[in-house]
Amino acid sequence: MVRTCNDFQQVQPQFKFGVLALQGAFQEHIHMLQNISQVSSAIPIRKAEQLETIDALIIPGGESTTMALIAERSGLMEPLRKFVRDEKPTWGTCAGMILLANEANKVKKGGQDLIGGLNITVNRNQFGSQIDSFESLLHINHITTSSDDLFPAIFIRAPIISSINSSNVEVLARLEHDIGETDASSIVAVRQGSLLGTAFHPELTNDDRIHKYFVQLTQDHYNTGKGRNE
Ligand SMILES: NC(=O)CC[C@H](N)C(=O)O
Repeated sequence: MVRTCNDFQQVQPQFKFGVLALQGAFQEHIHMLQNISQVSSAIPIRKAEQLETIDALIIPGGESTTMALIAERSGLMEPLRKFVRDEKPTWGTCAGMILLANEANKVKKGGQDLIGGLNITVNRNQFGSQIDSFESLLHINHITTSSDDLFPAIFIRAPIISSINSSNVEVLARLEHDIGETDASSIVAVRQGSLLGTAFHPELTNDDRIHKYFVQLTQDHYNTGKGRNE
């Protein structure tokens, strides 16, 4: 039988998403994902075996030191590193982005366990205690198209990306204004292949454009022939 374009549109793949649910703002991500059409399921991830059942993962905001500690104790740290090494789409928001970074500054004494994968250096708690949290409108590559549809980014004890350490890392967003001592144009969102990092919390807004972008990245990733969970 000859298949038409329409036939192919009808067999859109459905993807299984996981959100690391050890600590932090995981439920909000799950809700947002559940409302996106290509997402067949969005489940909380607490055990290594569950990672084998999903196509893509979000590591939420929270406290990166606590999350790393619980991940280590639950035997999840190494499986998480493998998930990222296997190039499965992974998005870290805030603390999640810190965990996905290859290097982090201002870490607590004795260092901090990271999952790694994103070839960036992050500064934890960049904005200090004086500016604990704030909201800022951002231009985001591939997501916003004009000054009328900027993304409302919520920063909570957020990191920034202090350096990009590979030409494979694309800068998606920078601060538009100085915030305290932190200069405008500091990098706050990046992409490296199917890894995504945002210093802010899109799951705490009503704007699901970055979630949809991540779902699209996942779809593009598996459309290039990478094996997925049926
Ligand atoms: N909102 C957040 O995820 C805060 C991140 C936190 N300051 C950390 O270092 O892990």
